[in-house]
Amino acid sequence: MNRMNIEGKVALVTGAGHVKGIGYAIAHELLRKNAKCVALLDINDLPGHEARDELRKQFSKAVILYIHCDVSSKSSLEGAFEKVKSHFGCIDIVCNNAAVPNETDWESTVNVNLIGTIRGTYLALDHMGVSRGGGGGVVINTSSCLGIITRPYSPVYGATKHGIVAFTRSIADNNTFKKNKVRVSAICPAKMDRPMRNVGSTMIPDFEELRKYADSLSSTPKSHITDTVVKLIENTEYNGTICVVLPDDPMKIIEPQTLTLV
Ligand SMILES: NC(=O)C1=CN([C@@H]2O[C@H](COP(=O)(O)OP(=O)(O)OC[C@H]3O[C@@H](n4cnc5c(N)ncnc54)[C@H](O)[C@@H]3O)[C@@H](O)[C@H]2O)C=CC1
Ligand SMILES: CCCCCC(=O)/C=C/C=C\C/C=C\C/C=C\CCCC(=O)O
Repeated sequence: MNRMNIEGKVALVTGAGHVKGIGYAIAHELLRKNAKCVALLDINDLPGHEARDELRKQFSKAVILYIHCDVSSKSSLEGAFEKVKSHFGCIDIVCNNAAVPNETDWESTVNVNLIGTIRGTYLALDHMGVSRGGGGGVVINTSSCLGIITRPYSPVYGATKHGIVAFTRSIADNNTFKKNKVRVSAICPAKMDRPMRNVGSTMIPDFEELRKYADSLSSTPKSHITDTVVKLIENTEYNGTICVVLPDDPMKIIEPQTLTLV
């Protein structure tokens, strides 16, 4: 197996501004594997600064930045990538992880989850692609098990997560690696031990039904997610790989649907 070493690498993680979140857990794991520089991007600055300070305490040799960034804003995301590049000199790993579960203001859910992930992936190609002067790298997009199956309670959230899976597969299949030496894969976590921020009845009209459904499920430990992210980064055979992360199976690879068109 060819390996990419995380040691000495520069990473950017969106939606990483809360110590209890998945983005933070990914950033923490990359630092544990001796990443040299990690940028945490988020819109919530107070917990974002706390997250940065906590990581600085634990990883004193690494350079850790918090950057205020709204992934749904083109200029904000472009500015954050520029800042990371100018500060660290390059970018090697991009994790597009920010998302909201808002079915009421559903346009914001499309803008943050799907458009933010697509733009984050294209910016990663701009900054890391060898055809554009970069050194290659890896993009990991955070989808969800609701990007593979459907449930009636959160149709727009589910649509954005299905969109992330489809986009990730297609872009990886589109000679992206041959042209740019950038691999793109996605993780699809099942229910986590901690719900997303602000998930509740103001965002999800059918929240009580969703809660009942959630209560019937086991929780997935965050360590499953971070282990899978590390494998997708380190093993260079993974590209366009879609992994569901389940409580009893941390890396269930989902093959694409087959349909012969005539
Ligand atoms: N918690 C769960 O049960 C599951 C979560 N996921 C996915 O995992 C990812 C992380 O979720 P969690 O850590 O659980 O939730 P979270 O709500 O703690 O994390 C999302 C982060 O994104 C940030 N964010 C929201 N809008 C943003 C914007 N416009 N620009 C930049 N940052 C923004 C939030 O401030 C927050 O820190 C999300 O993509 C979510 O859809 C997937 C499956 C299960
Ligand atoms: C749409 C809401 C967030 C979905 C998170 C996700 O991507 C996948 C979750 C999979 C199954 C569980 C479904 C929803 C869990 C959401 C909220 C539960 C809140 C109940 C609670 O724990 O208090």
